[in-house]
Amino acid sequence: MTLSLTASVPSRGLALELSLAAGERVALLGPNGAGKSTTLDVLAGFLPASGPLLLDGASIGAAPAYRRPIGLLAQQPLLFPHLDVLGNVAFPLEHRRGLERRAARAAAAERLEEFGVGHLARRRPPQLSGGQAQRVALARALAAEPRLLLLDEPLAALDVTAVPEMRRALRAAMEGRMGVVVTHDPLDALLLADRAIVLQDGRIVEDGPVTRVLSAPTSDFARSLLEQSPWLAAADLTALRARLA
Ligand SMILES: Nc1ncnc2c1ncn2[C@@H]1O[C@H](COP(=O)(O)OP(=O)(O)OP(=O)(O)O)[C@@H](O)[C@H]1O
Repeated sequence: MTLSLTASVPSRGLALELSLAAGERVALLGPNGAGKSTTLDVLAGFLPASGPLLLDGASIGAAPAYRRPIGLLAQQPLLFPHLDVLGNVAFPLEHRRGLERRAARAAAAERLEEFGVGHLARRRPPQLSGGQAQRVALARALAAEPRLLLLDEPLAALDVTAVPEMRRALRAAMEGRMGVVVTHDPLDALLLADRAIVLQDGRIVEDGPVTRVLSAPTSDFARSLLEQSPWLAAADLTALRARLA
C-alpha cells in the first residue's frame, strides 16, 4: 500500500510532492501557516490537489471526500450533534461502506466496545467529555477501515490526564496503515510517527527519520523545536520511543 501526492494550491501557497510507503506514519511539522492543514485538506478531498493523488497506484484525486478510503481526526471531534454516539459511528458504515442500517449499527456497537466507549452509545455529543468525544471520533474515523489515517493535532484539545490513553489509542489505530499526523508537539511526533517532514511556506524543507529530524535538525523550524525542547538532544530518542510505546 503506497500513497503519492503532487499538490499545488496556489491560493494557499502550497506546492509539494509527497510519497508514503506501505504502513509509513509521517509527522508534518512546521510553523503556523506553513501548509500542514492544507496538505491534510488536499489528501482528505476538501481541496483539489491539481496534481495526481494515487493510492496503491489508483487515482483517487477526483473522488469526493466521503468516498475516499481515508479517515480524518481533527483537533475538535466534529461529531454530528443531532445523532447519538452509535449513530455517529454507524454513519460512515452506512454511507461509505454501504451497509444496511441495522448491520451498520451492529458493527458500530462493536467498534465502540473495542474503543472502550460502548457504555456511551446512547449519549449525544454534548453529553461527552473532551476525551470521550475524541475516542468516539476516532472510532468513527476508523469505522470504514480507512487505508490512510489523517490526524490534525488530535491531542491538542485534551487535558494532560487524557493524553496518554488517547495517544496509545492513536498508536494502535495507525498500526498497519499509513498515517499523517500534524502536530506542534515533538513528543507526539516521536511517538506517533516514523518519519518527519518539515514544511515552510508551503514547501518541504526537511524530510527524514523522526528521531534524526528531532535530534539533529537541518531546517530552521526543527532547530527551533530542539532549542525549546533540549531533552530531544539529551535523550536516546529510539530508546525513549520504545519505552513509551
Ligand atoms: N480557509 C482559508 N482560506 C484562505 N487561505 C487560507 C485558509 N486557511 C489557511 N489559509 C492560508 O493558507 C496558508 C497555509 O495555512 P495552513 O492552515 O495550511 O497552515 P498550517 O501549517 O496548518 O498552520 P497552523 O499551524 O497555524 O494550523 C496560510 O497562508 C494561511 O493563511
